[in-house]
Amino acid sequence: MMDEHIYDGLDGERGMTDILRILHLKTSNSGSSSEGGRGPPSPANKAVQTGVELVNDKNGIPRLVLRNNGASATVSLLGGQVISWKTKRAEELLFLSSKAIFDPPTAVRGGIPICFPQFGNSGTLERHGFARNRIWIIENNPPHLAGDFTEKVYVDLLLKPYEEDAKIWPHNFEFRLRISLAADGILNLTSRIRNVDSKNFSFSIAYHTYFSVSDISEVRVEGLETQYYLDNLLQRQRFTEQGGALTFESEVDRIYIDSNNVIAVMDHQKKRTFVIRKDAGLPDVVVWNPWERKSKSIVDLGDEEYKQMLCVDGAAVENPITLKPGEEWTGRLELSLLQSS
Ligand SMILES: O=P(O)(O)OC[C@H]1O[C@@H](O)[C@H](O)[C@@H](O)[C@@H]1O
Repeated sequence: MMDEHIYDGLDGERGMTDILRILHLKTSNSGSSSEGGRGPPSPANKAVQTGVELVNDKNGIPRLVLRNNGASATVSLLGGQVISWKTKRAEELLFLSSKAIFDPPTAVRGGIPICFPQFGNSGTLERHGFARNRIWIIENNPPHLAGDFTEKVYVDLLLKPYEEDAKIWPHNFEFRLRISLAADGILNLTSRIRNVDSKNFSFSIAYHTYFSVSDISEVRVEGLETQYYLDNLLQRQRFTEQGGALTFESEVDRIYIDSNNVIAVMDHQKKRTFVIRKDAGLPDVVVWNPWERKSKSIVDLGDEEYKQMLCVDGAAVENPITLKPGEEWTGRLELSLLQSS
């Protein structure tokens, strides 16, 4: 069960300052520090439901650690963001910048930030929208979600608009995110976005997944051959991908439109392949690597770290999703790993 002691009162209607103040107040009343950081003392680790443990980061922001059969995933309530995913062999599969900042409203560089309700700079909001730098809450009893979760460890998160969001994006929504980890280590993210407003709204969304790779020069992406893409580096001009796998030797920033639903990221040096499966709710794929020059301008990314990361996002960005009052959209992403010996 969720920890009522820590989460009662976090109803998603408050401003960020209020929520952080409550979190800090409650966590500092709850026990002694376990990480010794500059934030308030962390409570002793707590089991919140089967296979899920609640811990605090050094700034007092709660994290959930999911464990299943030797695999694990860590989710920060800052951004509702998966920041670690490991297989039974305890290898880290997601890139997290050594300079990542866990201090809202900065978004965390790495893991799987959720870009919502805007992708990139294509609207009036800050880049990639506000969901990635808000504190989400744990939801105890979400509306029923179809699918087989009996063998899985999972957690349900919820984001509702903060007061300040309503000023810049005046639409009332409920964003539910289920993160599940199967016994074979497969990680699943299912988003449900509901219009609880009295008028239509439209949004874009991306699971901005930073894969950890040995060396970007050794990586190939398969599944995008012959697909259309918009090149963000060339004023979003439209191109067609050539026949071979996508490889990397300079900055890449593309949106593949209506792409295949199965994409493979092959890392020859590590002898492993990430398999990305997305459903019809996520028609597009974004591929991004900042390469050397841009990396140097990104304060929360090490100068050389572009070599160890590749973003491949399941997304719905080219044609925004429009919801009428009462309607709900669903988008599911599944990540798995194939390892050769
Ligand atoms: O630095 P941010 O806001 O996390 O964005 C990183 C990148 O995210 C990518 O998805 C975009 O296509 C890029 O244009 C952008 O630079």
